[in-house]
Amino acid sequence: MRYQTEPAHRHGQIGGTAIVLANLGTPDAPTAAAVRPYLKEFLSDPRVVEIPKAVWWFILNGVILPFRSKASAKKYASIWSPDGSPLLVHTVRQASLLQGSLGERGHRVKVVPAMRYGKPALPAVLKALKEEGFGRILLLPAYPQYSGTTTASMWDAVFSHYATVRNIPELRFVRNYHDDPGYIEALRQSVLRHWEVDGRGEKLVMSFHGVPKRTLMLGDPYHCECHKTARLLATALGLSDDQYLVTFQSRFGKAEWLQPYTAPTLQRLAKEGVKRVDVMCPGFTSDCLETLEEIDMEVKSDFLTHGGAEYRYIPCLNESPAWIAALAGIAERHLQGWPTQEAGAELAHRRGDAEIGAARAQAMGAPR
Ligand SMILES: C=CC1=C(C)c2cc3[nH]c(cc4nc(cc5[nH]c(cc1n2)c(C)c5CCC(=O)O)C(CCC(=O)O)=C4C)c(C)c3C=C
Ligand SMILES: [Fe+2]
Ligand SMILES: [Fe+2]
Repeated sequence: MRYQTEPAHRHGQIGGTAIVLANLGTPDAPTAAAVRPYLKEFLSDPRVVEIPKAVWWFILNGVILPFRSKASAKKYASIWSPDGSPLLVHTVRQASLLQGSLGERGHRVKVVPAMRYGKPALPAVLKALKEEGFGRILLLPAYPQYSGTTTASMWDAVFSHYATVRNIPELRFVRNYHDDPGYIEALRQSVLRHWEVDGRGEKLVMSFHGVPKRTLMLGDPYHCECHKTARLLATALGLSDDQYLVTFQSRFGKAEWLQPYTAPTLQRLAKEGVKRVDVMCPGFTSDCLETLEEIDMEVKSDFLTHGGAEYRYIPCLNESPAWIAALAGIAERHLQGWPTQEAGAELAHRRGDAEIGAARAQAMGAPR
């Protein structure tokens, strides 16, 4: 059948509102066997790798997967926590804290974590929400900066899931929040806390995940949004232009990516005599492989072996109260008009649905 079987219609229930806190995804285990299918799903996404399908199939299956699965698994093993992949652990906790914070603000919503690649898979999460009867869904990406490679890819997955559904819930999408005052304030507080505890470096390096430079030339706003986040944070911290740098990390493949690259920039700083740096990753809202291994291990050791003396990594926002409050503020803005708060409005909605349910039952010849 072209469309999935609809769950039994429940009279008198339109269902509530759910927020899907969606992140990139991560393997199930730090082993080559688990990393391989995750990388395959990730790197087969045409939003992520824009090379003609047939050509890419040979490169991916013949070269990348056999080698990278093993190499990446080793890296994952170095950051794996007792509870699992840090990215998943943080996203699960954030979802639960966000639901609590919205509850304190009077919103009756369910918040669930989901992943674009790996598990909990976005389509499975959307399907479960439908079975539980949720009639309104807000998609909240864990990415503050919009990029076709991440945000739009998540939307693709949502659209293609609902292309198989007859009765689609009401949907809303958060596009970005790179300049949200709550997000910038959470970042500011995390830097200030770090300076208070560990002292202050000569430079603050803000390292964002890179994307191919070509995507910028073709109209992806990601680069500008990263720079805007950095500028707003620097202003909030009172930093002058020579006190901070914006760099791009995690280059993948041979093509040019957004510059300047993080690792060579830190090597240069060390060679130029900068002794002490603070490094943060404002585009990642949860610590993960790219921050814990690449930034806090690899790039750190680069800086130190090139003459640097102190390299301090500032953790991601993770479960910081200011970040959870910011997320609640962002969600609240996008929930406007949905009856999450007023008991009366919710009841009216349900009453309306009960009437529809009764009429439908009658039309289908069922006893009322
Ligand atoms: C924060 C935004 C991200 C953008 C933009 C992004 C683009 C992008 N990534 C790759 C390739 C890889 N990324 C990998 C891991 C990874 N990437 C992000 C975020 C963004 N990626 C996160 C949060 C993570 C960590 C996941 C985790 O499990 O902790 C990986 C896998 C790891 C590895 O093998 O190195 C790849 C590959 C491309 C090609 C791309 C843009 C085109
Ligand atoms: Fe990535
Ligand atoms: Fe730009």
